[in-house]
Amino acid sequence: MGEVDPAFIQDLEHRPKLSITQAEGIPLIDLSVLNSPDAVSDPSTLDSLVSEIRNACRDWGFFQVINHGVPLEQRQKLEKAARKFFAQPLEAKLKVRRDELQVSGYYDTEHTKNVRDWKEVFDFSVHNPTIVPASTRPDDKEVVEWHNQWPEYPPELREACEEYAEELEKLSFKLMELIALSLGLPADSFYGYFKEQTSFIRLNHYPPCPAPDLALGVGRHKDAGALTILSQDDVGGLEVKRKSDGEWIRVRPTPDAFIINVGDIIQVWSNETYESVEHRVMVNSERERFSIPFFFNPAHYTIVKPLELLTSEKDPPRYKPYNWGKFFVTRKGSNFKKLDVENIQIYHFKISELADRLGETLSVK
Ligand SMILES: O=C(O)CCC(=O)C(=O)O
Ligand SMILES: [Fe+2]
Repeated sequence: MGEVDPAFIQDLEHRPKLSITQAEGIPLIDLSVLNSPDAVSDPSTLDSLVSEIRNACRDWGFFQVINHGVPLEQRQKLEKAARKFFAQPLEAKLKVRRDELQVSGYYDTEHTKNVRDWKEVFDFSVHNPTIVPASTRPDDKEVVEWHNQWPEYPPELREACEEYAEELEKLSFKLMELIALSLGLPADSFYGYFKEQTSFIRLNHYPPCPAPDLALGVGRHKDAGALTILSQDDVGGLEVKRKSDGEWIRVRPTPDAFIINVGDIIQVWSNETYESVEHRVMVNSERERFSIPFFFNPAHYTIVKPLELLTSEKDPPRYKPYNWGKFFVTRKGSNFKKLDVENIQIYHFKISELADRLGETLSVK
């Protein structure tokens, strides 16, 4: 990436502080009880785990998990393959380039809030093919299939990705069960939404940056899906906006842990009992960094709205229903369009605050 192009430069107010607030950090939750036979025969052993999840989702929107059941070898295999892929010359990576029609593959010009991110990525869908709406037009019912594309090198990348996806999908369902229980719902409440999921995985590579005080690896944003499960290496750089005071807090890398965050969809489903929290990634001038987020997303036809069991006359729905597939393809497409338009966001569907904004055109009447 070389010299710092002005496209990467953050506005003053969004530039990172190079001194780090690590504080006591986000909660660390041990999931080992899920793998013990007692948890099945005696659900009360789950109770304290469920309340840890509830507190973490409510107070932070972020937590780390250990003893999660995903084999370390699987993760290391993928990390190694990802390093080999990104170490290739740009021409080789561009052979599996992403574009408006082919959304899986390599990409190095992602923008967050219209500022370019200091990173390169490789995306693939968890279910191949993935079915999505053919267009962003609300009245168009046509669907298309997204197919993954795989590079020739390294040859083991495809298998590593597919095996990892399978493991992470299992973990996502377990976490959604815990989140359902933490909201007072039956454990399997969310299962139905994810049968034909639109989940995808991103391999992120953040090269060293000569101006870590001006640019960001990923600018401040919230994740649009239901849940994100992130694997980060030992370099560090992820920062979370602390709900209590709006301070940016660095998430300390913990060996073999995953970082979990509540996405916008859980915010809507839970009618804001849990909130999707803003985060960003700092880069540094010495060490490259790798991370792998798994974005757990429902089927394209899912109409996202506050769950009836979590709303009442006293606490009425705070969002209008919206179609996830249309939202998702609008987001995916926006990276290839004009840079001065605002991305679609859930607040466009917020009741009483939305009026005639962009969301109005996509909401389900
Ligand atoms: O690399 C990271 O630590 C986080 C990346 C992220 O937030 C994202 O890709 O949505
Ligand atoms: Fe994110």
